[in-house]
Amino acid sequence: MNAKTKKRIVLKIGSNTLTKETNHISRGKIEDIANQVASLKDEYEFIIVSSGAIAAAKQFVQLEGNGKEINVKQALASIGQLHLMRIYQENFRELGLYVSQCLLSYSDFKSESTRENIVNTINILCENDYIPIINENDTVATDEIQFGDNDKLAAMSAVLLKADLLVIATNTNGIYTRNSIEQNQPKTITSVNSVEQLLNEVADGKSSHGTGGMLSKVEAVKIANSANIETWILNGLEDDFIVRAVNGSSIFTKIEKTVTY
Ligand SMILES: Nc1ncnc2c1ncn2[C@@H]1O[C@H](COP(=O)(O)OP(=O)(O)O)[C@@H](O)[C@H]1O
Ligand SMILES: N[C@@H](CCC(=O)OP(=O)(O)O)C(=O)O
Repeated sequence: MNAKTKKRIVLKIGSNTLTKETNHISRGKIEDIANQVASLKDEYEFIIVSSGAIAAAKQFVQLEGNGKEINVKQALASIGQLHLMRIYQENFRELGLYVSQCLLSYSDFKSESTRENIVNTINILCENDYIPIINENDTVATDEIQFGDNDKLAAMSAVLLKADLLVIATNTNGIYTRNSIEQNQPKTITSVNSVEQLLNEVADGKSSHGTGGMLSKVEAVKIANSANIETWILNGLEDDFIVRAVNGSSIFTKIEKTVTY
């Protein structure tokens, strides 16, 4: 299958998935992602949107401040991004896969010329079998680290890059009904009638390293859905989470492109 007939997946991986809910980046999880990309690469083309820079830095340094101020987070992201990419590069290279880094800001999606540059660069990378790994350019960002997270960036990238599918890997088996969370017996919403229905199910919580919680994932769904892109929200903590979802052997939330707002 050549690049043009492959399905393009934008895969967003949250900090909790990458750390396996610990205080350090899990090499095992990145190895698991590499294995899956390798086994699916004949049919699917991957563009990864990876969080984890701040989490990666925290395992090496403690900067002054309580770690919550925006500038401290930006400095941590700057330190951690290198470590994160090194771990990706080492693990992917083992399987003959090559990665590249793209740091994007929300403002880059606004101007026609920067949009065009993003598309052209990433298409050339993909055509040459490089797997682009996108993260927000946290040094210049403010809103993202403070109020949102990479879910929206992944959705905007999926739209700009004309992806066939947006996959958001998090630490739950997709979106649970709010009722089931309250009763401590989480039940995944597998059949989605409308994006609005999902908004009503969002609970307050978010995980230890998480930034946006489920609300930002539903907002990402809205962006992808408005461009006719299907979204899957699934549990990245499980081994083989993409392969199992593709094979239909795991439970997750699928938002078909025909679902309306
Ligand atoms: N309806 C819901 N179903 C599942 N998780 C939910 C729901 N509402 C809120 N959450 C919270 O969203 C969290 C996932 O988002 P987040 O912490 O930002 O993770 P990530 O780092 O993967 O982006 C879950 O761990 C959970 O606490
Ligand atoms: N861009 C930053 C923060 C993004 C973030 O934490 O997002 P997420 O884990 O997806 O909720 C990083 O790489 O650490």
